[in-house]
Amino acid sequence: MLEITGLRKVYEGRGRVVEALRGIDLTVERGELVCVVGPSGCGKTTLLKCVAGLLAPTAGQVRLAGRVVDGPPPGMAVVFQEYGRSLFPWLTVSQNVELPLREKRVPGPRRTALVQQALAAVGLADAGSAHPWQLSGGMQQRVAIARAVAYEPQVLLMDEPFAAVDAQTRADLEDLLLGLWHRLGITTMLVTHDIDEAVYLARRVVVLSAAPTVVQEDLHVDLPHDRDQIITRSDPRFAELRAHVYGHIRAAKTDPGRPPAGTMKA
Ligand SMILES: Nc1ncnc2c1ncn2[C@@H]1O[C@H](COP(=O)(O)OP(=O)(O)OP(=O)(O)O)[C@@H](O)[C@H]1O
Repeated sequence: MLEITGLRKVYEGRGRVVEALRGIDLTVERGELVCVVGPSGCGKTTLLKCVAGLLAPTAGQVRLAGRVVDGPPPGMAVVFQEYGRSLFPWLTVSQNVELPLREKRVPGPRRTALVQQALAAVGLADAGSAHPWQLSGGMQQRVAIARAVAYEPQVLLMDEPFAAVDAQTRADLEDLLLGLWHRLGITTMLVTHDIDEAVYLARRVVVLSAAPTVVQEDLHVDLPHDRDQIITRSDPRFAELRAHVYGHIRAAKTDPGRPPAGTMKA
């Protein structure tokens, strides 16, 4: 579904040149849920923006279902961390969810059905007539997720989507995402700085190196398919996987290119 080949991104401006990505090669299969982690500033957001067609790569390319991405493609939805800035305060919750469907020229009755289904799926069936500023942070992020889901994307990209909410809401939103993913099978790529969250959610965790950034590790998460906040997180294998990813990130920070010592067999 997604093929990223030789992706390089260099920011240039005002005498400062930053090579955010050196060369990323990564394939995401249809229906996969992949989490991307890496040291702070390694280029996770840059990678996601290139995949979303919001930034042009300096070299290399991204393909969505075989087509080169050279601008925001119709089959993609993005959820950012800053829910407060991603919703229009003057529109109701329903209108916010409906907006991309209007742009996609979905007929009226179908739009109404999609909005209702998506709001029900995120537990906000009764909040359609409210304005975003009348909702809690966690509820606003649910609206952003509903908007993405209603759009029926081929690929869902998420950049630290749960970073700005409290721990309990975060766990609820993680499980909400897993439930939607199980039901709808949307190909999902999620960037997070939270290693535990990555291992909990993903079927694959991709670890980026520190700059100059490449894929340092591509780890299959062999935990049981159905995840549970208590059972999964207390599984000894969860601890092993988390330690393995943590080891890679620590090694990347101290000595890029050197594999970590003393971690498990993956
Ligand atoms: N618009 C920009 N102009 C210049 N440099 C930029 C720009 N955006 C990002 N960078 C630089 O590119 C590098 C990667 O930034 P990016 O935000 O992609 O990393 P990240 O892994 O998402 O960071 P974090 O973990 O802190 O969220 C950093 O050195 C950053 O300073």
